[in-house]
Amino acid sequence: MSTIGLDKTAPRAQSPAPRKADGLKQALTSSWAKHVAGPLVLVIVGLVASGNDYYVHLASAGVIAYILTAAFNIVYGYAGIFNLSIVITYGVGAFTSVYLEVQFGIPFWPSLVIAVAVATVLSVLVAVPTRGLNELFLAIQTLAFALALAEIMVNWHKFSGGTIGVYGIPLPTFFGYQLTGGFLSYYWLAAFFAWLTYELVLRIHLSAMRRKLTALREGPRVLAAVGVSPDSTRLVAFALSGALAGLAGVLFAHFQLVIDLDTFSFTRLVALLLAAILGGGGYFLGPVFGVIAIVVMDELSLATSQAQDLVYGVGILVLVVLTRGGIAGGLDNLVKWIVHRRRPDPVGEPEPEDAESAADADPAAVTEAVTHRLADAVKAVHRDLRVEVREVSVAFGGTTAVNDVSLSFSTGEVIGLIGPNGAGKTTLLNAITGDVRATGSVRLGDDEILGSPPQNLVRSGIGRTFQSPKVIPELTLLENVMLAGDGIGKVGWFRQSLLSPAARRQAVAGRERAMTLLADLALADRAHSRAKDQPYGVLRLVEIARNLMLDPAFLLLDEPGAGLTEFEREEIAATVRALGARDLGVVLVDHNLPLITSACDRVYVLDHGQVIAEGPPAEVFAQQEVISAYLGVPG
Ligand SMILES: Nc1ncnc2c1ncn2[C@@H]1O[C@H](COP(=O)(O)OP(=O)(O)OP(=O)(O)O)[C@@H](O)[C@H]1O
Repeated sequence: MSTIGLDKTAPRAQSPAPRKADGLKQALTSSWAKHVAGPLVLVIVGLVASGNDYYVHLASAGVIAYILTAAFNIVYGYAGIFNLSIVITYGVGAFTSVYLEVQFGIPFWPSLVIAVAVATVLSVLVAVPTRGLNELFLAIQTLAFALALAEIMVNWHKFSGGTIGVYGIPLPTFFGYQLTGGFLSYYWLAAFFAWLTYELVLRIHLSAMRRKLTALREGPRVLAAVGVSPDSTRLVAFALSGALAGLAGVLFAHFQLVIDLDTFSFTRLVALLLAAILGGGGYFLGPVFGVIAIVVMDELSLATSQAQDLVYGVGILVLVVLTRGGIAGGLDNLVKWIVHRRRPDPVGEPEPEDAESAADADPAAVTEAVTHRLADAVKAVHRDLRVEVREVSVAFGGTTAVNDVSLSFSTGEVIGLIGPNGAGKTTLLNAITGDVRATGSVRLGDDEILGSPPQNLVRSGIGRTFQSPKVIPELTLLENVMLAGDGIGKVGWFRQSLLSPAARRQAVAGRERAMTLLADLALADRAHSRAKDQPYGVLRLVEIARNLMLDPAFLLLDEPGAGLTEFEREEIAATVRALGARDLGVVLVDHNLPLITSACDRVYVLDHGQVIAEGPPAEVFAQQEVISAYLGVPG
């Protein structure tokens, strides 16, 4: 953990002097370069393929496969939802557009729009009943859904042509010009949509949506803790991927000109999974690499006497063994390894002299320094609010974890909640924050809040941390803190996905504030390190910084001192005192009595789910009943 008490001026992020190689790297990795790279590659592929029918065919099939793989990458790679029904969403897109054209004479372009809308709605409908399922059950349920829908479609002859399929699909036209599947003109049509898809995925990747989808994958509770509904985010992931899968289906139908249900079967699903996983789930270039890998393996298998299975098998084995996270993940690791070798990571465990000075640090100096810094970080809101907990009970089966508890706390006050293991402290916090079902009443000011979902409580001004820090391991510390700004910001998911000017402004403001908060908690030098590489003490401060982004009136801290060194605990105590001094209401759950004594104005003692004592720490700790509860002996 960084030693935040060692000097009074917060170490702000230091930018090393730029070097020539860094300039080149920055140019190549800038978002401008990324916006240009996609269309450039599509144009080059079109130009290289032109004049050779086979290559044109291959290129068109490749870009359509890219759109489908990108669709799966959003729902699975980014959001971590193993939605196997995507292959039937793809099929529904294809059949709907063809049905509208053949049966009703609706032209290609409006059919395309309607088919994409139908696929989007269908995808959202799949999402609703699969809520709350774990990965395996979700895969089974979505697959069952796909099989059921395929069965309906095969029996709906007019729609799908039954087992024979649909022939004579009309050619799409563009200002009267016919675009025939397999010809260069059709490649440009498919490439145009592939570019739109690439641009959408890139914008998602560069925007708050990536942080939200990653949080949905790695820690949905964190999403709720920053005021975002995990359920809505999940629906958005399904909707976005459903729309793209439907689009790929429409393009595929008009490319093939003949479709049947076998086209959207298990073989297609396996190819899609291979492309998505080999390319690298959750990387925005993953689908590009995945499709290229599949095309190359197909070509190689043709060249090697049709030994397709062997080539596939060996190729997959090599890729999976060598590159966890697929090709994109492998390349990412390679780049990091090269950069790391060139320049040692400035972020790591404390330097020896830091550790030494940490041990010598004077607790009073730590407190003063932390208070000084947090004066900037925490807005003094001077809200005069009170939380009244009345007769709250929580039962798990036969165990009553919290039994008729009544207590209250106000802004500007730091209260401790202590008690032996299993006393019900965490469960009481969970009841207040809507994480468990409880009976009784919790009022915030005049409003009853018991039973409100956690994300609503956050928006009402009650933030919390968790017993084991909940952060998103794959995001950097800065992104973890920014997530809170994304959550409570006014810009909705649609504009965030498109990275609209308002979304950009919100992200810039969020980044600035998050960086200031990290600097004020002396974490600026670690801002760009991934959370998974950071020690506990740092993650606890990141949770606090994330909450401060929300400008809460109350902060409920669940064992912030657990697993920390004495020095780190002193930092936490100073932080908590500083928060109280800035008019926040803090509830501090901890076993560490010195920490409680130094930070709290009042304490409540819980034992067997009931409040057994309340008052200033020194008085309460002297009571025989409290001593007995802690020592486990009768008073
Ligand atoms: N999800 C759950 N399902 C069943 N029982 C639970 C659940 N959560 C907590 N309990 C039980 O409720 C009681 C109170 O647990 P809780 O975690 O709230 O205590 P605590 O005071 O926070 O303990 P500790 O200090 O060890 O964290 C315990 O008996 C625990 O086993």
